[in-house]
Amino acid sequence: MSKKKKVRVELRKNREKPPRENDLTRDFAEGDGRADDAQSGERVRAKGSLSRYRTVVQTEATDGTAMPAVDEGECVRGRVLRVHGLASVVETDDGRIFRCAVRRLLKSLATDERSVVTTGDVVWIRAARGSTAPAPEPPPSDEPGQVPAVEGVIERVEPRHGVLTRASRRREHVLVANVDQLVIVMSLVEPDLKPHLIDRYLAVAQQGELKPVLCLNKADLADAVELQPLIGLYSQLGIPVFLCSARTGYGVERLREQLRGRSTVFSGQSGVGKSSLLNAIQPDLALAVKSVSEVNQKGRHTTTYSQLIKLDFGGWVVDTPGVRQMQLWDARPEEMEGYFPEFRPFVPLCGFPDCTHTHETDCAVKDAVARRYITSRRYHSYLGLFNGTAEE
Ligand SMILES: Nc1nc2c(ncn2[C@@H]2O[C@H](COP(=O)(O)OP(=O)(O)OP(=O)(O)O)[C@@H](O)[C@H]2O)c(=O)[nH]1
Ligand SMILES: [Zn+2]
Repeated sequence: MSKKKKVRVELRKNREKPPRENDLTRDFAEGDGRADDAQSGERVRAKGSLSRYRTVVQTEATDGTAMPAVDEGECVRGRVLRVHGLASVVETDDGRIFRCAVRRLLKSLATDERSVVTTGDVVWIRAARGSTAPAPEPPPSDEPGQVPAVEGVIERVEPRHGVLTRASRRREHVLVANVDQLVIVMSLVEPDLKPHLIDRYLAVAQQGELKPVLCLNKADLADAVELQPLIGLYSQLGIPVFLCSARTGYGVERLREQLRGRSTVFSGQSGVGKSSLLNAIQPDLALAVKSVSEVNQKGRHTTTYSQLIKLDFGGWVVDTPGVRQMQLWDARPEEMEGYFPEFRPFVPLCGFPDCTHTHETDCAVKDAVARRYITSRRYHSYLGLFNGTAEE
């Protein structure tokens, strides 16, 4: 028989953060479909023909540590649809659904076990003995407790890009990986709009290299006229703003177009209507939605886990549980001014080159706030992030 030759293929390492540009519009520019590249494996550069050779893939872990090589002959590639405790539900490229444990070695390599594998990860799995050639499974149930019976082991996690990460109990929690854009969902009322939370999300999006999109839901319940300055502000910053009502369908078509062909994560407080919007966008999703009486019971979340969903019209979306707070992970105070692009023209004019724009007297940023070139609300969001205090 023909001798099988081993070919090493290199996966591109974790992307370096690009230098910040001077123009916010460019900062928040269109996604470039990187998630699709990762999924189709275009990042793999191989010497020789992959079809003829057995391939050993070696790369780095999501946090830069060395990752074990996997034998492609024995492993299949897939994407994590959701994680339930120790089990991850993975859809392989050929459409099979596996319930997977994580290889112990991966856990020991990771800096935080909570984020070893997360929703949206591209992984290589090995089918457990006795389930090497399972028949295609029906789509997984939406019930959190129900996971497919076909077993596998996650052998490797590909480097991530486009992540939604937050700090949770002083540890990094990667909520979702490999998405292009973040839809920040806010409701005009019930619960009330929280502009400071929007600013926090915008910082999180830039940190995770996600294109931010702002969706203001429940437009049927409130008059949006007073919101025009806020909508104008974010539009000027280059962020697409959608005024929507999941109930009446207002604005839903535009939002659907924004999702088409992209990988998107929806995030926002509990009860703002994330699942309702997704149901309006694609009715057969039938995601669980809180009843009105439950909405008033604080602390109850209808969506309890993040799940990756394929959209009929092209693209992927992740519905996530509501968050109460969005604390940035691993961000130094001096980084924060970079998340406020409207500060940029003024920063070089500050009296001290290392001005923090907080207590300094000769500060052009504070001056610009006084002259209303920068809104005081955005400036207060900056102070909240700089001081590491929770959003109001
Ligand atoms: N009037 C009105 N109610 C809405 C709208 N969108 C959602 N709701 C209601 O708001 C409540 C919460 O909606 P969900 O879709 O469960 O909110 P969620 O953001 O997914 O909540 P979690 O899963 O807990 O994070 C439900 O009672 C919905 O019927 C809307 O556009 N208008
Ligand atoms: Zn300053």
